[in-house]
Amino acid sequence: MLTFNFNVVWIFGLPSAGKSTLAKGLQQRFIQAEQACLRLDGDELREGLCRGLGFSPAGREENIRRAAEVAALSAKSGIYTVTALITPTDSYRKVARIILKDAPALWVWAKCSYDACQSRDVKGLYRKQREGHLVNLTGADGYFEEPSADEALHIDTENNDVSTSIDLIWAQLTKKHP
Ligand SMILES: Nc1ncnc2c1ncn2[C@@H]1O[C@H](COP(=O)(O)OS(=O)(=O)O)[C@@H](OP(=O)(O)O)[C@H]1O
Ligand SMILES: Nc1ncnc2c1ncn2[C@@H]1O[C@H](COP(=O)(O)OP(=O)(O)O)[C@@H](O)[C@H]1O
Repeated sequence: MLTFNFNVVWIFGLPSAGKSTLAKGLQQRFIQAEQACLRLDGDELREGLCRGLGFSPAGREENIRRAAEVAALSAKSGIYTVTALITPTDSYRKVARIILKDAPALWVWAKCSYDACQSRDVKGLYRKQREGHLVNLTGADGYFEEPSADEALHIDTENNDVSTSIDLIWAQLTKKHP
């Protein structure tokens, strides 16, 4: 039987970097391993639990705080959690880390350049920002602070395909320690 080194996988990165794709793929892996897995996606949280919070610093912090609190409760119940939230700066990541102090978390940066994210533009947000219909878009006119290799596993979603990226994360999750 597989054993897991972490209760929470916190995937963060720019819009269109691949967070949701990786989170869905990892959730499938957990299901295949007969483990329940909660997936918390910023887009979905913002339709319900985090509705109306917006993208100001206070709005983002509260959004991330709520997601971390849910992940911590989930871990307490023995359920794995995979998140997909931009979590743009170290200070927001610190908020989540403090809340998750009793829930071992694997921090994963979906690493994709601004140019590649902009050309993917899965939801058309970069185009909207360029046309002046959206402000404070992370990666464009909103700040993203890149994590060091000590802070997070760097998964290059620009140069790897989806299944390779998921394999790399899964390998960290299930790696056996001597
Ligand atoms: N201004 C601005 N900046 C960033 N993102 C924006 C913005 N406006 C809307 N969206 C949409 O919201 C999704 C990101 O929400 P998150 O909850 O992950 O953001 S955060 O962690 O609170 O910063 C994000 O989803 P992803 O593209 O999947 O990252 C967008 O669809
Ligand atoms: N290695 C990869 N990991 C994740 N997504 C990738 C990768 N390579 C290409 N993609 C594509 O990039 C897009 C990322 O979209 P999405 O997962 O919605 O991003 P985000 O949630 O970060 O906004 C998808 O169309 C996905 O198929």
